[in-house]
Amino acid sequence: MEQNTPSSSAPIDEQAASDEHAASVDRAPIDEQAASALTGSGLRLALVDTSDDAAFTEWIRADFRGFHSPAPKEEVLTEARGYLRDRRTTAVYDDAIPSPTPVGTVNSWVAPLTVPGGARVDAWAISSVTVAPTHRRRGVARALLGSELRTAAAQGVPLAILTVSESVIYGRWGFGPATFASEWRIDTKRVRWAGPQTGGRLSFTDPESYRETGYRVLDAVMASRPGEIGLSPYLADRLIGPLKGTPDAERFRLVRYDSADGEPQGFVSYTVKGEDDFTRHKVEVEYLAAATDEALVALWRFLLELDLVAEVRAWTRGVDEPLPALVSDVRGARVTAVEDHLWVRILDLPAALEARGYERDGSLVLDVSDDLGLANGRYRLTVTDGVGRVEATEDAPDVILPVSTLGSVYLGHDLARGLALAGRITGDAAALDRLFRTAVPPRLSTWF
Ligand SMILES: CC(=O)SCCNC(=O)CCNC(=O)[C@H](O)C(C)(C)COP(=O)(O)OP(=O)(O)OC[C@H]1O[C@@H](n2cnc3c(N)ncnc32)[C@H](O)[C@@H]1OP(=O)(O)O
Repeated sequence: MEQNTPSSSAPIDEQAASDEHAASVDRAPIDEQAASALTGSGLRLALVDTSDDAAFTEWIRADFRGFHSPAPKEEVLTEARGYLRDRRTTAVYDDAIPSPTPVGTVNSWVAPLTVPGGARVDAWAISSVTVAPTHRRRGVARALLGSELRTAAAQGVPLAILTVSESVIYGRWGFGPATFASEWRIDTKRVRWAGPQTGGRLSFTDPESYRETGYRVLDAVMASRPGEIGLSPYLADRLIGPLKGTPDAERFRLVRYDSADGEPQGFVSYTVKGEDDFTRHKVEVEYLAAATDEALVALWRFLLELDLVAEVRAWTRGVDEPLPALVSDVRGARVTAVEDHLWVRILDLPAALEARGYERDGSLVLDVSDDLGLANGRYRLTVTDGVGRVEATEDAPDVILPVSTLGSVYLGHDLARGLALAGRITGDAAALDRLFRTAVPPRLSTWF
């Protein structure tokens, strides 16, 4: 469980990726291979100048439309332009149609991804992949994803990451599901608190006055667990309070937890929704941030003991969320779903494997295939005192696997056995598992 205390005073925009890679987001030119593939289909690939409000607004409209979201009002557009300006923003235009709205969108930025051992590795984060329903299944997404991955690799970023709308899309581009998220439904009329007492203070607050503190808490949370990413102000603010246009924004509540000596350690943002029966409200947890075990325990207890509430629902928790141990009746706190969450794509195999730590020593030859030709090859990984060294080799492979499978096991999840059963690892999968698996499973507790 998390034990990092948010003592750092760095503002959130400084705990971002390395300067070198962050600058590459602006510097990298358009990918010519994708541009010419789209030209062949009568379409135009372009980087969007996000300081051009009119062009950026059309891109945002396309993004909202692509996910079937309501058409954004002016205040939503203004807020989104402010938050998303720094991302590398790419559009596909069909100049033969009368509308100026792009028919394809994607954006990307370099985010620090926490890996086993605690290092934070630059990762090319990809979001807002949409193709207009009028232009689907003509290879637009294929061009956009190829463009993103080649650009990231050319800039020396070792990994690409994304969270997905549908789990069937991204395997073909070398991504594998690397973290899983649990969804919870707790019958609070049934369970009694069985966890420890905590000595700190809970209090209501509001997003404006808590924001800076919340950023520090979030940074401690994100640094403490493999699979979490450093959050931009946009991603952090969404967890602390509602953005413009969020349904039920007036229902948001924000409660902070500070240790007995006044150290901020966590918060929970949530909404309470009414039922016909006034004693049976439902709580939806927007985000529970706990930088310490003490905060985790205190905030769960707060939620589970709310009066006039019959049910608490929570999403994107880890697969090792300790709730069952904290309640009197295990069946009153149910996991209602476990889903793939963070998808990882290795771009630079030696850099990615040397960046993470290992819990056991050993040596393994991996033969990796990659349809995009970015990370394929045969490498020996040698781990000594938890530190990995990678070198190209012609030795016989211990395991043969596609790059998507390597992405799946990269953050330490115990997926190797199943992937071997499915034929996606050939050879000594148990040895791969021993070297890559971590005692604590990776987790990503938010969407991006
Ligand atoms: C990181 C993120 O942003 S996740 C969000 C993804 N976006 C969405 O879910 C929004 C709604 N959907 C869309 O906008 C589009 O359908 C997209 C972006 C998913 C796909 O765009 P398209 O341009 O139609 O995809 P494209 O024609 O390039 O297809 C490439 C391949 O992916 C497959 N594919 C594309 N979308 C899907 C899907 N939803 N389900 C299964 N397969 C799919 C295609 O069949 C094709 O397969 P092939 O390699 O075997 O030929």
